[in-house]
Amino acid sequence: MPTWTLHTEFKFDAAHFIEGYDGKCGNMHGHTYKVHVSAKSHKLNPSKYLDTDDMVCDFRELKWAAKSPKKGGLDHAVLNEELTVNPTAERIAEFIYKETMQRIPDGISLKITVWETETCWVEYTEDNV
Ligand SMILES: Nc1nc2c(c(=O)[nH]1)N=C([C@H](O)[C@H](O)COP(=O)(O)OP(=O)(O)OP(=O)(O)O)CN2
Ligand SMILES: [Zn+2]
Repeated sequence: MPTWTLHTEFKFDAAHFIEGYDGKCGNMHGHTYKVHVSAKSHKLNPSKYLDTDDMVCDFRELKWAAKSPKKGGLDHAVLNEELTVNPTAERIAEFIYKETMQRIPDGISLKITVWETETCWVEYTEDNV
């Protein structure tokens, strides 16, 4: 079966605190988050900018979170204000997954990896793993 997997990475800076955390992470602080997105599909699709079936999805639709909050992204955001849940790395990855799924065609398997620091990261998918 033909299979294409897109990969893209981007970074954004954001502030957060973990509500209820008994330790320093309960105080407002910042991270430069790195995000890796993989998008796998067995078919190609048209996109917002291309009418023909030649893309899994537009790379641009995978990188929305790198924009400022005014443009719908997370760069220089306070994550406690953007997410309705406690902004742990786990929840941020889930949030990016769900928001990205709304921007891309059906039938794409997505995996989101979020690095909170160089040595700590989390993967999120809703596929059977
Ligand atoms: N499973 C998770 N554990 C922790 C999360 C998280 O989102 N998911 N988040 C934090 C804090 O946000 C914290 O900022 C990260 O702290 P830490 O890994 O300790 O990073 P430091 O660079 O500050 O590391 P030091 O070893 O303390 O210098 C915590 N845990
Ligand atoms: Zn933190």
